[in-house]
Amino acid sequence: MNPDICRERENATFNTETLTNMLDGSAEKTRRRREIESLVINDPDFQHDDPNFMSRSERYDAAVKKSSQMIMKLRDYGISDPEEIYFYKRTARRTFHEAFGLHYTMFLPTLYSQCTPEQQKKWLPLAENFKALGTYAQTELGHGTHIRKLETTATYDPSTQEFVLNCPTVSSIKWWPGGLGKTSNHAIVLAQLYTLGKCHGLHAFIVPIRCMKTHQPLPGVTVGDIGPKFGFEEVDNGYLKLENVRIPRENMLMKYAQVEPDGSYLKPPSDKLTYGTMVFIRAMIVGESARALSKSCTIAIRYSAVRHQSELRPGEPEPQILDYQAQQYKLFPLLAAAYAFTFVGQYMSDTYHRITGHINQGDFSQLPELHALAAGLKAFTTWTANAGIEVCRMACGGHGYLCCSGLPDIYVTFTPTCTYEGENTVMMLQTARFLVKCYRQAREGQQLSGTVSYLNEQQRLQPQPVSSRPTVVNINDLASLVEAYKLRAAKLVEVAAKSLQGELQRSISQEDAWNNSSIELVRASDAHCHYVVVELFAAKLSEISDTAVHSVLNTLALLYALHGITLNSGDFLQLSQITQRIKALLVEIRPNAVALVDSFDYNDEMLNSVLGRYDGNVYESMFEWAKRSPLNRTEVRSFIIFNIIQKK
Ligand SMILES: CC/C=C\C/C=C\C/C=C\C/C=C\CCCCC(=O)SCCNC(=O)CCNC(=O)[C@H](O)C(C)(C)COP(=O)(O)OP(=O)(O)OC[C@H]1O[C@@H](n2cnc3c(N)ncnc32)[C@H](O)[C@@H]1OP(=O)(O)O
Ligand SMILES: Cc1cc2nc3c(=O)[nH]c(=O)nc-3n(C[C@H](O)[C@H](O)[C@H](O)COP(=O)(O)OP(=O)(O)OC[C@H]3O[C@@H](n4cnc5c(N)ncnc54)[C@H](O)[C@@H]3O)c2cc1C
Repeated sequence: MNPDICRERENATFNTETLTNMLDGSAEKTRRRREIESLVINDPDFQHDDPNFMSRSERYDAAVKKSSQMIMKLRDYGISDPEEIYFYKRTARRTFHEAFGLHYTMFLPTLYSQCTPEQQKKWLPLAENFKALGTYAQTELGHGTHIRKLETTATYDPSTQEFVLNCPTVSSIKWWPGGLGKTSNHAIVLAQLYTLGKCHGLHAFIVPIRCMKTHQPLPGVTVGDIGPKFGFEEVDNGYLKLENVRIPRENMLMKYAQVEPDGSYLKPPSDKLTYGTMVFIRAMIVGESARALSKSCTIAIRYSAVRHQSELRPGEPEPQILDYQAQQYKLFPLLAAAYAFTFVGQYMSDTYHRITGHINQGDFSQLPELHALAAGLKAFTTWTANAGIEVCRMACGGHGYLCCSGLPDIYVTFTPTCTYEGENTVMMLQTARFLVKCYRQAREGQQLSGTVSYLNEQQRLQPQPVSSRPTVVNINDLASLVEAYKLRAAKLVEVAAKSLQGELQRSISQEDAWNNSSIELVRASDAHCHYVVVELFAAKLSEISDTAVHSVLNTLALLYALHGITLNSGDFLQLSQITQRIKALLVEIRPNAVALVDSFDYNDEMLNSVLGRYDGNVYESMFEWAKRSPLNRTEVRSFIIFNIIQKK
């Protein structure tokens, strides 16, 4: 064990196991999670070479083999709890996505949430036994964001009681769905529904695309892989062109909307219920932001504890780079954000399941807030985590740029979360739409609830415009900082609403007024989400009984809130002593930095990083890894070329 990393662990002021148990929910949950992870770690079937040493085709084949092995092994172990399946898979996946990813994350959830009981009876056994292997095909070459303008059509033929699916133009070709290119034999296809000559908008259809026996594309189906990407190399994101493909009427997902045999259309209680799967994934992505950022912090902070470089004081030995204030200022606010997002991810998942429970009982009243919250937190946390992963990579110097550091793979796998499942700017504008509506309701005296109730509060406190009120902050008191974030959010929502109002008074259209206020609208949503994150971090602290853990997390929460103020100082009164206080917090966190990342409890296999190894033996591992590179399988390559050059 590297002596530096040993010393770091000896200097910690809290018990990492206590914090790990808190993050898992209990000591028993930690034990069970580790037990499941060890099933993968000790399984020779999952000991394979680094995918970075493979070609794209080899990576895809290996991913399909791994997905298949996981299915069989989970069955053999009798593991069926979704959370335990997730622990097993994320250990086996390491940093990468799996070939059957879309089947689990979108195809199955859509069947669960949008099929009638009769449809579930038919499709769930097929899908749960992987006979029907599916994806979620919504995006087209011409449209990803603006789904009301998707062009694929599903036209009902009452004479045969079938839908005829068509991609009428090149821009209507389905493009991007994960697992579509080579893996899936079915797809949930989002298409404009036409019946009895009338268009009823976007609806979901189960479309067979490959023969379940031969896996050959079915008649009228053109399907394939869209080619190499920035990352996701083991996933066959694909294209799908449908030409007069007929499916039975019963293949339209009819839990909410129906087409009768004669073609008559029965509309849903809300036309946004078709969008439900997207809300689910957005809510889940918040937790993914926490995991990607916490893994990156684990790697960068452990490496910074064993890396010695330069000279702090002349004549002294080279210090650990973690002792540089600049290195701490890079990494510790990100460590604080990783903990904040871990708590927000738990809150988002709980809130999603609570509200969808009400929706399943027919109460749709909280759907607007769920959509706004999932959209905003997905954008806020992925933007922060995306940038943070890059800071962690660069904080590791040249070795961070090596694939064996794990950081490039974490980055290229995570970065599309800022785009897919709702492009982040578009999502922030969706949240802003909800905030402006709530602001107007508060102005009219309506009582708000949930995460926007502060808009009432600000109205009651002082009738004068919120934006004119000074922000007074006690920088050592988290509650005071939460109030500052609340006031900032209220201010920026008011600024956005007033910008809209001002635009409208110039008698331009609502749409142009909206577009001309987009900057204020996005900033209002960002401030709202930032307040929600700070508030939830503070609320979590009140649940922690262990004083040592409470103290170290309180320090992190203070750092997160104060650092956020310096990043947005224009919105707060710039408090000169904040920087000094931040420096003091960095010093306070320093002895606990490694223990704090240890508490995330990532085993080396899942971390997949020679820089972030638990034992800190970095250099030896880097050299062993490099020697396994395919280019080193022969001592001399391109000898012929050298020969030609030497002969000249
Ligand atoms: C088991 C899983 C476990 C773990 C998984 C964990 C993490 C996942 C990790 C990886 C996932 C793997 C792969 C994912 C791959 C990505 C897959 C995809 O990308 S699928 C395609 C995603 N596409 C989109 O997200 C499209 C984005 N665009 C839209 O959603 C819409 O076009 C829009 C921007 C919201 C606009 O819609 P529309 O034009 O209809 O609406 P308006 O803006 O006019 O507003 C009207 C009205 O509707 C309300 N509203 C809009 N959307 C929703 C919604 N989804 N739910 C509820 N309400 C909605 C909006 O608020 C307005 O309300 P109003 O103000 O009028 O009251
Ligand atoms: C790795 C990956 C996996 C994917 N998997 C799937 C999948 O499985 N299934 C699927 O259906 N799709 C999938 N997608 C597609 C994804 O959902 C879309 O790319 C995403 O919704 C963004 O849409 P777009 O590509 O059309 O971007 P665009 O909307 O064209 O975005 C381009 C720019 O336009 C801006 N813009 C667009 N609209 C507005 C607006 N109203 N106001 C202000 N600015 C605006 C955006 O902010 C952005 O800056 C995947 C994409 C990726 C990268």
